[in-house]
Amino acid sequence: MISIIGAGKVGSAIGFLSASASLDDIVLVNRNKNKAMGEALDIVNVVPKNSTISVTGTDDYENIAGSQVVVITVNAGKIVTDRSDLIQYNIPIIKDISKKIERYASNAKVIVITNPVDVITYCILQESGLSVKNVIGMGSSLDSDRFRYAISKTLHTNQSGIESIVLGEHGNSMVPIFSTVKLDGKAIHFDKNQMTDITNEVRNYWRPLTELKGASVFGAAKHSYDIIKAIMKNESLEVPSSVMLHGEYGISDVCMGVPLVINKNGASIKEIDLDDSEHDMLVKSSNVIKNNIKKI
Ligand SMILES: NC(=O)c1ccc[n+]([C@@H]2O[C@H](COP(=O)([O-])OP(=O)(O)OC[C@H]3O[C@@H](n4cnc5c(N)ncnc54)[C@H](O)[C@@H]3O)[C@@H](O)[C@H]2O)c1
Repeated sequence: MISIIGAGKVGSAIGFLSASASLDDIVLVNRNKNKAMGEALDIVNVVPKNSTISVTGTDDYENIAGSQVVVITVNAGKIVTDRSDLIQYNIPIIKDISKKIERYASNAKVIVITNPVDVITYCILQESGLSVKNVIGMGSSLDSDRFRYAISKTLHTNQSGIESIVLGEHGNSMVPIFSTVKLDGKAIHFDKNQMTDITNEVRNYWRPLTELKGASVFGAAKHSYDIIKAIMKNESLEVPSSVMLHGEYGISDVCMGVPLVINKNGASIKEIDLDDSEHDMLVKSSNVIKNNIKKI
């Protein structure tokens, strides 16, 4: 069973993708019960003909009992300057939901989408007492695809064949890792101006999205779905996502995006080689998140 807490734009899109792939029974939880029930009524029509899964909407957390995956997509407040604007609105909600997860679904894998995702992932771990490998914040994999798109435009090529990862905060201090970028398996050299321009574009991708659309929905939902599917189907998905660090990359006591392998047992961290300047930027990014964690 997959429970999605927050049946808003991203939560319902994740429900749509999961139901159309018949991943498992889906429970949508929203503080507004009618909204959850309405989304469920719509989503249930995409369930394939040979599938036995159910799709339900509720405001009652007892219904998440027995979930293999709990997805957090609740939100209150608006991003004005950066994602950390949401701390004051989302932390009280998240503290409450963490207790409910601890009570009803303490063995679930928790996928966090709510922003600021690194801070929220840390908060859920603190408040719920869940195991570190079971709480994963989605953000860096979406940033990595934004990086891929920006590289494709710079190189005047399509996105296919480009390998690219972004690590660190899902926020303004994120670190595009240029040293590992490959096109068709071959390393690519970028000059300083290209790196500056691409980094700015990736870090600020949310701004035109906010102006033109409101926020990411499909990108966020697809990357979340990939993680849910890897857990439900026990695939070994290699993506960067936010987890608690205990000395990996020389960094501790913070959640941030690092390369992971994700399967039915949750997340395990993969350490990759970075050049010195990338490592310095990653440490700086971890300090930005740590300063925001102090606010919770
Ligand atoms: N990590 C990422 O890469 C990424 C990408 C896109 C969006 N996001 C974040 O995902 C979150 C959701 O975005 P959205 O566009 O779907 O927002 P939304 O406003 O459309 O949906 C949020 C839903 O949460 C519900 N809600 C609020 N408090 C609740 C509670 N206590 N219990 C149950 N439901 C509650 C609201 O009623 C609403 O339906 C935001 O924080 C957004 O910034 C993250």
